[in-house]
Amino acid sequence: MAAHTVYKEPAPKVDRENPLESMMSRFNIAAEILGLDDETYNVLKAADKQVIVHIPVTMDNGKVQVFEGYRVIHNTILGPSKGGIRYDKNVHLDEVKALAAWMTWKCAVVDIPYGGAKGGIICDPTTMSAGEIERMTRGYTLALKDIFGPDRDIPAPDMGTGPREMAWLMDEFSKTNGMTSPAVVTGKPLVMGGSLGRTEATGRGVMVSALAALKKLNLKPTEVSAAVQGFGNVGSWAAVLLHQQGVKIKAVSDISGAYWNADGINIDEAIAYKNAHNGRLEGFAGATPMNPDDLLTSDVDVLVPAAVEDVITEHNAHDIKAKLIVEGANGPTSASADPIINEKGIMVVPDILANSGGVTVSYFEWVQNKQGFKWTLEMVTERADRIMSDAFEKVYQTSQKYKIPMRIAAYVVAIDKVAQTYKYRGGF
Ligand SMILES: NC(=O)C1=CN([C@@H]2O[C@H](COP(=O)(O)OP(=O)(O)OC[C@H]3O[C@@H](n4cnc5c(N)ncnc54)[C@H](OP(=O)(O)O)[C@@H]3O)[C@@H](O)[C@H]2O)C=CC1
Ligand SMILES: O=C(O)CCC(=O)C(=O)O
Repeated sequence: MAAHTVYKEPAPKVDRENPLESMMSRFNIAAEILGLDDETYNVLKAADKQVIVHIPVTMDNGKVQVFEGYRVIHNTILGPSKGGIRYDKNVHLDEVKALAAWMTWKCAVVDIPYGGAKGGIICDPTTMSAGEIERMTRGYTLALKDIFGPDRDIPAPDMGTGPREMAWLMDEFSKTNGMTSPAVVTGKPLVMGGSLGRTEATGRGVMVSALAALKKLNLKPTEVSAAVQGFGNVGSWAAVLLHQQGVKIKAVSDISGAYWNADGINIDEAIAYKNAHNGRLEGFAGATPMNPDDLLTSDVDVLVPAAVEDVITEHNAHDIKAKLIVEGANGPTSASADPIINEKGIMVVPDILANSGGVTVSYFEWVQNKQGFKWTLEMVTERADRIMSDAFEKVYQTSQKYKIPMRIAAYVVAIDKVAQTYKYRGGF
């Protein structure tokens, strides 16, 4: 590639629906149920701000490559915007816009004082050195120094990023502003102001909401089986914690493939294997390789999609056998699959509820940074579990009240809170 061209690797042809359209179709249904007024509808359907940046990075071969990055602020009526940063070659603006809106709804569902944002850079971190990723992260931070801020917009990890990138972001922002600002970002390493419990928080929230849903379905964790798609931060922690509750995990997958064991996979062994093999499950002997597409329709009671968007579609929804879907990923189900899933009577704990444990503990991290005081792990987990259980019950009761699926009920809860706040604040 010639120097000074913008790195925009052509996305592989995948059967993906547009996540922004999927988000909007659910938003429209909930807005209608609520009788949302036109003014608030029009404000909420569009993102407040979208920033596109081009980041020149000197690569290890001495050539300069320019990466395209985004930060979308969907809404800030409830507080500073919050949301992760994704490094992936499939990142695109509509995806980031959908993810930013989902952050607004998610923070409202768990009732934490944040608006929604999301960021991303089109890149393939698996082919980049640590130095290249560091220079790209610092360049992205500098380009967005007027957007980020502890009371303005607070990033966090998402796919392809973790504590290491958050540390570089915090350092660059702090140096640029001449003061150490731990509260500008969450998901940091523990030694520099990260919170106990953040690493496992999203997977833990998935487990807590799965248990709450199983109770509604009169099923015991020790009597059910599950399949987990994605074995990164969210999927692996969800698998570990569900396994600890007695759920038999029959299938797991990552980008290398899917793996099945009808007697239950020893999840601790799978994690040890992944850690010893470059973060991949490929070659794991504790299960048999299966077609990755078949994982979603495998013979299990609980399905946990915890990888990417739009994996459950109108093409495979008919074949799903699970009674319960708990969405660890953002947007794993495209809107076209909703009617099929509802018709089949499958209970869905939607993304904006099921994976909100992550942002909840990010909020705790931010509070601790502002307090200059560290909470114990017990304080973090007890408070996060309570928030997740309360949010689940509120969404469940809303679904009963309006006789609507849990997904739409979650949007109703979120949009209602945001709309009511607009009513009190006024100003447009
Ligand atoms: N991290 C967090 O706190 C939160 C994350 N989320 C959402 O959860 C999802 C996963 O995020 P996170 O766990 O952080 O990301 P990670 O990057 O840690 O992990 C992603 C996992 O998905 C796997 N994967 C990617 N594509 C596929 C595929 N097509 N089929 C099967 N597996 C696949 C990856 O495999 P490999 O490693 O082999 O590439 C990896 O195991 C995303 O939708 C994210 O937005 C939501 C809330 C909070
Ligand atoms: O932890 C956070 O602040 C945001 C996590 C995130 O990006 C998400 O919930 O999708």
